[in-house]
Amino acid sequence: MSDVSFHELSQLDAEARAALMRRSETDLSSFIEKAKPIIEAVRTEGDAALVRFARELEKADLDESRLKATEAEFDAAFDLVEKDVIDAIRFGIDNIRRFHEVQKPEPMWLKEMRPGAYAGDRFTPIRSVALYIPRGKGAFPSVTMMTAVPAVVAGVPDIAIVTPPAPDGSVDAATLVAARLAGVSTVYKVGGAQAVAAVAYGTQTIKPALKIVGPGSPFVVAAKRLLSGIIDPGLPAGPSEAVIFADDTVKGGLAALDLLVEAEHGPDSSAYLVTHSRRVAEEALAALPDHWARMTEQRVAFSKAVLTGRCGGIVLTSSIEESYRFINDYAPEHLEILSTDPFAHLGHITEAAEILMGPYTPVSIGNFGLGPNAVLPTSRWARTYGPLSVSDFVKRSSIGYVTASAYPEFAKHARTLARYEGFSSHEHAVSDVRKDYL
Ligand SMILES: NC(=O)c1ccc[n+]([C@@H]2O[C@H](COP(=O)([O-])OP(=O)(O)OC[C@H]3O[C@@H](n4cnc5c(N)ncnc54)[C@H](O)[C@@H]3O)[C@@H](O)[C@H]2O)c1
Ligand SMILES: N[C@H](CO)Cc1c[nH]c[nH+]1
Ligand SMILES: [Zn+2]
Repeated sequence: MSDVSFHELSQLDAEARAALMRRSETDLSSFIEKAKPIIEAVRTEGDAALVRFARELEKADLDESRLKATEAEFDAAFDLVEKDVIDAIRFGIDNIRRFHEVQKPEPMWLKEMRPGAYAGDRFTPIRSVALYIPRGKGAFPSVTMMTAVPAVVAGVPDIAIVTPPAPDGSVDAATLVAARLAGVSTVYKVGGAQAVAAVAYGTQTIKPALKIVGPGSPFVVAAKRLLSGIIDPGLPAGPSEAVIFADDTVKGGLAALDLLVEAEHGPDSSAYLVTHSRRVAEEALAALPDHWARMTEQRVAFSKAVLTGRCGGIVLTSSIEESYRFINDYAPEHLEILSTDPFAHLGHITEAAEILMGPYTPVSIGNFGLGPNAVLPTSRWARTYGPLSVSDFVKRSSIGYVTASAYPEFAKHARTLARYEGFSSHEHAVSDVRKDYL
């Protein structure tokens, strides 16, 4: 327990403070080097490379004919998955759908900019999207719900899931259930960098997609970065991370309980408790062993690695303002505001992808289907990106319509700027030459 990293912010110099911003994906170079030959093999060999990597990396003995999940596998999944799990998936999908339907933009808007001149936006679904569902350190039907529902709500006609196979060549059964209940029927058994390459280039079995979304390990993040010229890699969603912010109105044991939520994802996760209350910090530290005693061996090992390592622990600040500054600087994927009056703090936090308010909204509730999307930008990308949303599955075209009566004024100003910029055809198109052809 005493090994848990405890950072008293006022005691740290600038370099040590900057080090607290680090995530496991901050340095991707080793993953990039590992992903490069995988991508090249998929590009040149297609399915044969996918089968080989399934064997080498997932210990899964698949042949080309089994890379795509069959209808029979979908049907069997409904018998394999417990009824309460199916109920939880239905409940989550229902909330996530309601949330994302509100987000869906109107197909088109037009505004009269000047009398007789109209401009607006039109939204149309992206034609094909791949959803990456991780399966290294857990099974993720919830990520299936979070990625598939907004894609379906947006109206994407061609949606395919890619997810690593288990050693017996199967797809996680609850992932198949979630896919079907959300409205997705294509699931390919391929994960890691090879999955990103497969949907970027296409293979004999796998159709290429225009975009890939969904979180993944640093191998997946590295492959998305390498292939960003071929496929739209979506928002950067890597290893899970959370900041639990607590003021002095809550028990430290509660903060410790929630600190472990994202810390248990894997040794590559990041998780901090940030508080200006020494009491909360010390209670949290003291409570961790009791919480660990209730967890599985693997999740204890993962969360201990995080909380005793360079990407996790307890941060004791000298004031609530310093806590706000730290959080805004850190820009977490998930932020919990543990306080009896969470709304008092909300206005001070601007850099966080998801903000969960008060003692009854732990990260688990957001992860498993309150409604907002739990696929979120990591590694400080919350400073420029938001959560996955319907907008990620549509593209926007702007629409302009100038009538004859509005034309002369626009043409006059366009001619002037065309001349200034030195574009003669631009100028002619809005000059008297045009009149000859109208
Ligand atoms: N940001 C989010 O919204 C969000 C949501 C859920 C999960 N996550 C995160 O996603 C990540 C999922 O990672 P994961 O590991 O569980 O599953 P994953 O499917 O992303 O990665 C595992 C795959 O990586 C490949 N791989 C593993 N070792 C390799 C090696 N040595 N060389 C080449 N390829 C290798 C294999 O194909 C393996 O199947 C976790 O870090 C989790 O925290 C993030
Ligand atoms: N915490 C993840 C997003 O960072 C989502 C998730 C799914 N299952 C468990 N957690
Ligand atoms: Zn989680």
